[in-house]
Amino acid sequence: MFILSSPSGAGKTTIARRILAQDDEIRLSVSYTTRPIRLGEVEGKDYYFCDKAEFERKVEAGDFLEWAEVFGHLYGTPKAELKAGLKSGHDYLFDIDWQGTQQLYQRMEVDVVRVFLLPPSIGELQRRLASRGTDSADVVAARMARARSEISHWDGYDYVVINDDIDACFDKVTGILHSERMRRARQTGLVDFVRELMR
Ligand SMILES: Nc1nc2c(ncn2[C@@H]2O[C@H](COP(=O)(O)OP(=O)(O)O)[C@@H](O)[C@H]2O)c(=O)[nH]1
Ligand SMILES: Nc1ncnc2c1ncn2[C@@H]1O[C@H](COP(=O)(O)OP(=O)(O)O)[C@@H](O)[C@H]1O
Repeated sequence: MFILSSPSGAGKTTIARRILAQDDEIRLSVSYTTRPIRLGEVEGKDYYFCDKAEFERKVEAGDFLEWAEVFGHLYGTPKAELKAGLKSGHDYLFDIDWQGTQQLYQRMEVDVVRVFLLPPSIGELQRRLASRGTDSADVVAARMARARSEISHWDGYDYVVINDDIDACFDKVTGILHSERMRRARQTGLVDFVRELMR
């Protein structure tokens, strides 16, 4: 479970999309959200968009592994597909906030890798949010107002990467992913392989 978090606009969706396009072994954990769909987003690919009543029914039914309120909207990680996918050996990429990260870490510590992206400066963060062109001026202002409190959670992560140059950031994040896959405990079948070598 490879978690990417950042203050809004620092670039986690951009990095996540690149990883998913280039790495066949990792899938996106597609969240449910009550936030309105943005131009360019695809239902079922970026998010499952639903209303508050449906989201609350899912909470009641225990369908989420974790959920949280962010910017006045509800976001949650659905359980069913994820559990089956993890069991069959797939890696999952999570674009979730610090609240969700804490919940997943508390439940599944050894299977979780936490990466936090930072913008090179507050000015650049503002430029990126405005240039993305998906949010109104009010929404951009609200996201900027939350940026400092989101950044304050940087120390709850295993890795911190500054997203200045996008290619350099992508290389660093994929380097983390590849290294974490090589951890002895994560290499399934290694014990039998080594046993065979030593026979
Ligand atoms: N806890 C939690 N946070 C989520 C989930 N899905 C998305 N988020 C976070 O909600 C925040 C807002 O996401 P979004 O509206 O897509 O805007 P973004 O900040 O521009 O990516 C981001 O910090 C996401 O990482 C989820 O399932 N659970
Ligand atoms: N390293 C970078 N340099 C310049 N622009 C970037 C960089 N990374 C992301 N962006 C741009 O900044 C905006 C916000 O990025 P996005 O991935 O949507 O952020 P987040 O998912 O963290 O809210 C997008 O328009 C994206 O193209």
